[in-house]
Amino acid sequence: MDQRARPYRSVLYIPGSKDRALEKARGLPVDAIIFDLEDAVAPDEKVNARATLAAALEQGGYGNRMRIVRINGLDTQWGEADAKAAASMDCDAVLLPKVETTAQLDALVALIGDKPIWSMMETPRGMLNAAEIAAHPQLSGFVMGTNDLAKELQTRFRPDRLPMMAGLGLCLLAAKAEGIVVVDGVYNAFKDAEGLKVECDQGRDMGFDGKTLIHPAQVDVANAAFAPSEAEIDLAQRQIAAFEDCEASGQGVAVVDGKIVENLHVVTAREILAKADAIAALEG
Ligand SMILES: CC(C)(COP(=O)(O)OP(=O)(O)OC[C@H]1O[C@@H](n2cnc3c(N)ncnc32)[C@H](O)[C@@H]1OP(=O)(O)O)[C@@H](O)C(=O)NCCC(=O)NCCSC(=O)C[C@H](O)C(=O)O
Ligand SMILES: [Mg+2]
Repeated sequence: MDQRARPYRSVLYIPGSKDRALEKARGLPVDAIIFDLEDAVAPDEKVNARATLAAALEQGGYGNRMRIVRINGLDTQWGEADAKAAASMDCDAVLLPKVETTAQLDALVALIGDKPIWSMMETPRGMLNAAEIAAHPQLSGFVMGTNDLAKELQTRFRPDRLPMMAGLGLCLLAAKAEGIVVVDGVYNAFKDAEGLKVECDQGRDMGFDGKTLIHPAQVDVANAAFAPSEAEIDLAQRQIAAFEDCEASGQGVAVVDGKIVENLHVVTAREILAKADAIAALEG
């Protein structure tokens, strides 16, 4: 699949130590999986989790899903061995937690070679350096770590996420400027589908490509929220058709449903249709 068109509506964390969850994910309709060696794995299980995960990836069965391995930080006792192990795992990218500088990404590259890298954005310093981090030549995506961010900011969790908006916004700007993927943080209350939908809709409106998830029950909500709706697809088709008619008659502006449609709106309309096609291709 063309990496630029790949959907990232649902990005599920799976503890690398849990055989049952590693098996379950083979049948879940997620766009991407983060196989976790960091916070979802207890210290006593970290070394075994590396081998468990390598075996699960070697066995395969994850289909078209993007497979990302999150290692422990390189300043921890597990990080370097995780990175070396991940370099030879059958995965698509390696995700480094708590990235604050491009030097940390260079250190990862020195250990794993040319595999694509992703960056967890979850500290104030990381967010202040987001523009430089996003521009790293081997970086393909940002994952927001809103639990760590809340801890660092000493904020309370609020449904509107107001205390996080500056950090989320800086990372969105940096990711969009560099054309890399940017995926929103997790919603901890995994049995609260209504609250998850509100947060997914907010993330979608802000421009995130998708949401990180912690439980299979969250997948359908995220897939629906980050996919173009039937109404959006219908509007995009009508905007393109109306603009082409206008162009043919020598005019530069069309009107659809009482709103102007110019060249730039047609670009957005084509992106919506391309995303719908990419989702259909992934699901097919
Ligand atoms: C939260 C959980 C501990 C709940 O697990 P459990 O009690 O097993 O839930 P259920 O009994 O409801 O599970 C039903 C079935 O689904 C499987 N399952 C559960 N979770 C997952 C999963 N994440 N991926 C795949 N499959 C999963 C169970 O095995 C059951 O299967 P079956 O027996 O066949 O019915 C658990 O969901 C969990 O551990 N979730 C992941 C937590 C995690 O990854 N945390 C770290 C990431 S969050 C983070 O760190 C973000 C960032 O860094 C930040 O700072 O914000
Ligand atoms: Mg974190």
